[in-house]
Amino acid sequence: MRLWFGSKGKEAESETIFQKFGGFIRDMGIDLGTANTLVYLKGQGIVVREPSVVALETGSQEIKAVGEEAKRMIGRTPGNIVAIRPMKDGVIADYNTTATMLEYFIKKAQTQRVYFPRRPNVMVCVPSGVTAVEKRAVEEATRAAGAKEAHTIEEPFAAAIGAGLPVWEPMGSMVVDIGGGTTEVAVISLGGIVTAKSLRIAGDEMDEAIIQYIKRQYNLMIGERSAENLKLEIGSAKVSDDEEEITRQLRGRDLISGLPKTIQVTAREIAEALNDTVQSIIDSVKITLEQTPPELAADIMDRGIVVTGGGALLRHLDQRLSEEVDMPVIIADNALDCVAIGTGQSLENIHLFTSGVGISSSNRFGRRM
Ligand SMILES: Nc1ncnc2c1ncn2[C@@H]1O[C@H](COP(=O)(O)OP(=O)(O)OP(=O)(O)O)[C@@H](O)[C@H]1O
Repeated sequence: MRLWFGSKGKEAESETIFQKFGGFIRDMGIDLGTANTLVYLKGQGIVVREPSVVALETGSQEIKAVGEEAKRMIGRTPGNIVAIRPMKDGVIADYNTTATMLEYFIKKAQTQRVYFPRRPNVMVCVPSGVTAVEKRAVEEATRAAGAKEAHTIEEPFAAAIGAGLPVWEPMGSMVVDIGGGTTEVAVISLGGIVTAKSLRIAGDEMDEAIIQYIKRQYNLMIGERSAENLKLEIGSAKVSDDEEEITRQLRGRDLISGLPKTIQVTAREIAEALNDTVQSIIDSVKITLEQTPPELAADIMDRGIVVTGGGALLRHLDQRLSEEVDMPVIIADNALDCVAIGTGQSLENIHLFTSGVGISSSNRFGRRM
């Protein structure tokens, strides 16, 4: 925003003052993810990055902790406190807790600026396969959390913007965003989604597959956090004998004796555990490619498939996907941040969006805009 004082010098001076105080900028982009929530502020980038977890007291429903602190409590809480993840499969599973969590993250982001409007305009991403009701719930929760205007953008479109793909050009770009709850596959051209597939299979499903594998093979019960850590440390998208060498110790509860027990697992075993989930993701890419018009498919063959989201960081995922679809595959820089960056930047360029490209908005009275 510019203030005009009648001379160019004054205008420049006022701009500097505004820049110093962060400017009258009321735009905020939020990647409200199943696993993590990221907040992007115009001109500042990502200012909040925390797990989408809330710790509640069971009786009073009083919030005890949000984000990082609450995640540390998962599986370790006393009987009267539960750590919950209010988002499931990319959509709101618990409305009130989501609104409270959003309010906490919005307030936290606001403290990053000297001046920030009390009621910002917020753009939040939603999976491409959500229903109108699920989308409205996100907009309402965002306004309940303090937003003046709430807009939603489809996640793969935001991921493509954040990964720097030429979304406005008459050229096919394919993005695969593998998050915690959903995998979004989309082909984008001329500012619109041409074909898309939203799969409720992603990182959480991989963790669950590891838990089930360890239970089956070793009669050992492990928690969600141990499974996720194992995936992050030695998980792989390719089952290969070379992975026999990589091992990790794992602690859990023996299902027969009921006592704590430590075992050793190899990366090959974890790759086997993840195999079906990885295959489902690859199959959804293949189906989307089959539905893509030939001209756009040719562009994708030339330029490759771009993968974003935390799941993109699974070892050898690019290699396996590339071998199966016979095309180049590129893991985006800052894969975990692409959706948040694209969500924030789309609010800056909202004038470029025409209706029907996956943006929907409502104001503080809940009226559609
Ligand atoms: N190095 C890694 N290897 C494998 N998986 C990873 C890695 N780093 C993060 N992940 C996984 O990525 C997922 C989180 O990714 P991300 O933050 O993109 O999801 P989200 O936006 O919260 O979820 P969604 O988009 O489904 O709502 C988690 O399941 C996490 O375990």
